[in-house]
Amino acid sequence: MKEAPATAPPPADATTASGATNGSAHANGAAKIANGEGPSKGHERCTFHHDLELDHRPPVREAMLPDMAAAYGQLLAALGENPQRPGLLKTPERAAKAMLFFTKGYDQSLEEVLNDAIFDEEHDEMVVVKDIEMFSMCEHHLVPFYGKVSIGYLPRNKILGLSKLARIVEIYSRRLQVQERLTKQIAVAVTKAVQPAGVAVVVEGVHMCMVMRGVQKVNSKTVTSAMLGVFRDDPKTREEFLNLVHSK
Ligand SMILES: Nc1nc2c(ncn2[C@@H]2O[C@H](COP(=O)(O)OP(=O)(O)OP(=O)(O)O)[C@@H](O)[C@H]2O)c(=O)[nH]1
Repeated sequence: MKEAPATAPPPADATTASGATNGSAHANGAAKIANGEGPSKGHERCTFHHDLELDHRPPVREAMLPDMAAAYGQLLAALGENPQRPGLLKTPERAAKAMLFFTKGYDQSLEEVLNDAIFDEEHDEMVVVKDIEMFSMCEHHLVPFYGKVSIGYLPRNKILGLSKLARIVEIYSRRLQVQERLTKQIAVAVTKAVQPAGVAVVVEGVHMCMVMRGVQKVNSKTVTSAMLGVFRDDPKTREEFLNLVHSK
C-alpha cells in the first residue's frame, strides 16, 4: 500500500474557484473544443491545476449540456450509427446528462457539503465508517471504476457528522479520477474538516478499464490507502484501523 504525506496542501484560492465569475468563458471554451478550435478557456483560472484539486469546480455545469450533447451526437455518427433513428434521437442529451451526473462532484465544495455538521465532543477514540459505496470514472478511459471506501479518524474533541464522511466520498469520486488521488483527496478533506490527530482511508476498487477491455482481468481489485498523522506514524493505530476495516 502507498503512504501519503502527512501534510495537507495549502488551501486553494476561493476566488478562482467561484462558479459565477467565469461561467461564460467556460461554456465558450467547451464550444471551441467541440469545434476543434483549441483548449478550453475557463479552466485556466480555476483551481484544477493546484495541488489535489480539492476545490476544483468548473462553473455553471448545466451550461455545458448543449456542447456535450453535440459531442455525443458526433460520437454516434463516428460509430457509423444514424443519430436520427428513433432509438437514438434523445441519446446525446441523455448521455450528456449522465456524464454530468457522473462528474457532479465538480459542482460541490467541501464547505457546502459539510454544512457546519462539525460538533464539539470530548472524544478522542477512533471513529471508522467503512464500506462506503463509491462510483467513479477512470480519467484514462472514461469508463467507471467502483468499489468501497473505509475512513477512520482520531478526533481531537471535534467530530464530523457521520453522513458527511460518505458525502466527502461523493464529492471526490464523482469526477474524472485515478484511485490514488481519490484516496488522498478524501483523507485531506477529512483533515481540513475536523483537524483530527490522524486520518486513514482505504479504497478498494474494480476498474472496468481492466475488466471490460484491455487486459480483461475480471477478478482484479485495486487497493489504495492514505495514512495521515498518527495513522502514518504509529503502526499500532494503523493496525487497529485495518483490523476494524477487515472485521465482518
Ligand atoms: N494508477 C492508476 N492507473 C489507472 C487507473 N485507472 C486506469 N489506470 C491505468 O491507466 C493506464 C493507461 O495506460 P495506457 O497504456 O496509456 O493505455 P491503454 O493502452 O488503454 O492501457 P491498457 O489498459 O493496458 O490497455 C492503464 O495501465 C490503466 O490500467 C487508476 O485509478 N490508477
